[in-house]
Amino acid sequence: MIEFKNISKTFETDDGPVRAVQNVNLKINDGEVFGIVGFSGAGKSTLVRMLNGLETPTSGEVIINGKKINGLKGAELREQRKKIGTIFQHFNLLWSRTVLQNIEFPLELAGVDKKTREKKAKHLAEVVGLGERIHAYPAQLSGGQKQRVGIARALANDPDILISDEATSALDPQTTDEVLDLLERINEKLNLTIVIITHEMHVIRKLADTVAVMENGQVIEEGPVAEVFTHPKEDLTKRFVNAEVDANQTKDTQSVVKDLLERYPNGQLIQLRFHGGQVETPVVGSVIRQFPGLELSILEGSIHQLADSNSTIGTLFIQLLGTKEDIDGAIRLFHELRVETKVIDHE
Ligand SMILES: Nc1ncnc2c1ncn2[C@@H]1O[C@H](COP(=O)(O)OP(=O)(O)OP(=O)(O)O)[C@@H](O)[C@H]1O
Repeated sequence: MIEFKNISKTFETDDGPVRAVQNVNLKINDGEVFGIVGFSGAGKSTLVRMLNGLETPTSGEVIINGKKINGLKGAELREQRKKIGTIFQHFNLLWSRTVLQNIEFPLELAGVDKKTREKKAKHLAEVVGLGERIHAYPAQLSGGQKQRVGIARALANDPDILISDEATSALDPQTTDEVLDLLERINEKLNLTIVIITHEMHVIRKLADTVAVMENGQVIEEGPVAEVFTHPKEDLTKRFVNAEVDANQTKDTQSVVKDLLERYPNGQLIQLRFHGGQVETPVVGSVIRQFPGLELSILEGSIHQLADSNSTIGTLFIQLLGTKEDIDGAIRLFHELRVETKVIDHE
């Protein structure tokens, strides 16, 4: 288990102190995929760099399997680092070395003999699906293949923990999904603990069991992914969840919306979003009953099923025609019923 106990990190800079991480308490269980999401500058990398000793906390303790690791030095620190593999956004490969030689590199540093490290690197190349490309150079590989090399290299020392620092941010959506699938397989097969830093909720949804949302150096929300997706508490979390759902919305919806905005210039178009059990609540019926003078048309609806759970997020586009008073009243009622309501204005 990884434990961050009241961890803070302040950088002293010419412009004054930067409180990059503030009083963070987190527990990450063995074999878990733990996602840390937040915008740039939230403190994600600084927090995770304290895991492999690349940063030392200003205060607090980092404990891995019961052992305090901040403060470790020399051979002990090197030994600890071997138990943690990291993959990076820009792959950090050695360009003058082949795929095989890149994967072998950490083993070389660890003093493993040539025959053993070659055998292991070949096996890892197979694991990540690059068995056919072991003699290629990084420049000859696609982004997804380069990241596969990065993953194989990170696994070379048989780590207990794999850190993924924005590892899919430079990849296109399909390649991202392929790399995430690979990480999922590795997590299952090797029972590795994976800590993923990302600004994309899609990555969290696809892979993580638990998520922590960071803002201004603090963890502002934390919990099982299905729970956080269906009942986001903080505004920032809602923004991340909504951005992810919006990204999944089809172009069709956009054209239906555009079409309706054109056809009903006087009506009010509204997007409703239902989280979890709300999907089954007769919210629309309540509004119709309370405002019988309103004409309510359902234009488009979708239900988004979250991976590994029965949780759902529903989106409904409706058109309200009626008096301004009734429309405002209906919007208030949606709010009261705790349905997220977005009024789509005519441009
Ligand atoms: N070595 C450093 N010296 C001074 N300030 C730093 C240092 N490293 C990080 N910071 C500052 O700490 C804050 C948190 O940075 P951090 O890189 O941890 O955020 P992040 O959430 O990982 O963002 P990004 O994804 O952009 O890296 C930022 O304000 C950053 O400028």
